[in-house]
Amino acid sequence: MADAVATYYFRPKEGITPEWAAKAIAEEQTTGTWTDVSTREEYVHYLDGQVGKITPSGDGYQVAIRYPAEIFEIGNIPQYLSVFAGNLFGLSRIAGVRLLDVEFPKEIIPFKGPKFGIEGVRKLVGTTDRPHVGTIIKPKVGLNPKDTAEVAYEAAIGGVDLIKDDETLTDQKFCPISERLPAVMEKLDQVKSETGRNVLYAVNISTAGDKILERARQAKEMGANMLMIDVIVCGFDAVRVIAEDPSINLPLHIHRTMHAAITRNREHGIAMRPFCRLVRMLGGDQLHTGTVSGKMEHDMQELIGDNRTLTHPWHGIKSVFPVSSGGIHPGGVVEEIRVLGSDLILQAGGGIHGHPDGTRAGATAMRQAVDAAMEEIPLATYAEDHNELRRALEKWGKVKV
Ligand SMILES: O=C(COP(=O)(O)O)[C@H](O)[C@H](O)COP(=O)(O)O
Ligand SMILES: [Mg+2]
Repeated sequence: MADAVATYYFRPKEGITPEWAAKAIAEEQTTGTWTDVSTREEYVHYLDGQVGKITPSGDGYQVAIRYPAEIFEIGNIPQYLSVFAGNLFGLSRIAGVRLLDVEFPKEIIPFKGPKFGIEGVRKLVGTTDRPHVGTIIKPKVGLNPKDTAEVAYEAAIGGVDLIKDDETLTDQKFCPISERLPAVMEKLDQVKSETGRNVLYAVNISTAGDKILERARQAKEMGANMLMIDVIVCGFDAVRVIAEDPSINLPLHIHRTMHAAITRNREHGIAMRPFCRLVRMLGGDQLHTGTVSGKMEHDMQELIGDNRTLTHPWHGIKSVFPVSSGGIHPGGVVEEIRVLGSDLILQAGGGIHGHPDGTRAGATAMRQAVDAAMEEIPLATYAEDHNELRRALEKWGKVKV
């Protein structure tokens, strides 16, 4: 069996050599501990972690640690995470350590991956190569089901391909799924009959571990055409549970609320890359990875690599649609596509519902910005005879989000 290889950045505390630190990580995560133990029998050593070449990187070092495939319980994602990303973060003689990437050998990926992937989602929506435009209903919480559905209608008629709940909206009393979902789907059916366009609605089924599958099944019965999961707070395995259930068979939109507590610090934590790989193997069809122009901080090179991790061939597993979200508006669309390419979902909440002429115009302006980018026409030129785009640029053209 092939080994798994995890790459870390680390910075030892003063007086600690990089060799000591790397060995401490490899031992803590495999067969060792802080001191010699008489119980570490000879036959156990085939599970030892192997420390690769240590190279200087920024204020610290980078190292690849090889974990023997036999150390993993195949298919047990919590256990995988405890190996790659467990106790090591707390070792007091290491000032900072960040898991950058993991090479997963095919042998430890017993999962089927996305059912739809980019191709499958494009087929549902009826597109070939342009980026999709999505919206998050705003305000995040508070609207009743009827108004939520009305906003969804306006956005869909205006041109979005995808509507989604926000991460904190689940099944609260003010907007229960049992009322919200049928109301939104009815409006999307209306849009279909009026325009022929199929618009997806990612209803947020995030909930407790013992309830999420039931919630997904109920959503399917109520007519859902996409489901949304907050992957970090629900746990990675929640994606697998829903993706593998034969009765569901719906594309999965994966939000990553809370990720920045783990991913943002360049010296400590876990980069987005391993999360991209996990979501892809576990069956997410679209995943938030960050923006070029938006409101959340990102390292551009990491973001470009993360999106490639979702879209490039990998172990024969379908691709995942990367989602740019957070502070997106029509003025940033060209830059997003220039840097990240067109296999992309551009998702705007404030950047659609905050349009001076309302949600419908906001959605149209986003689509016009995408069209301008695809036709390689400068936004300002395109805006001259596209009123919705012009109005959006007047409001946000010079805004730094
Ligand atoms: O609510 C929003 C966006 O709202 P708005 O468009 O109004 O900023 C999303 O939760 C963030 O985009 C998170 O996305 P990411 O995980 O990609 O940072
Ligand atoms: Mg949100």
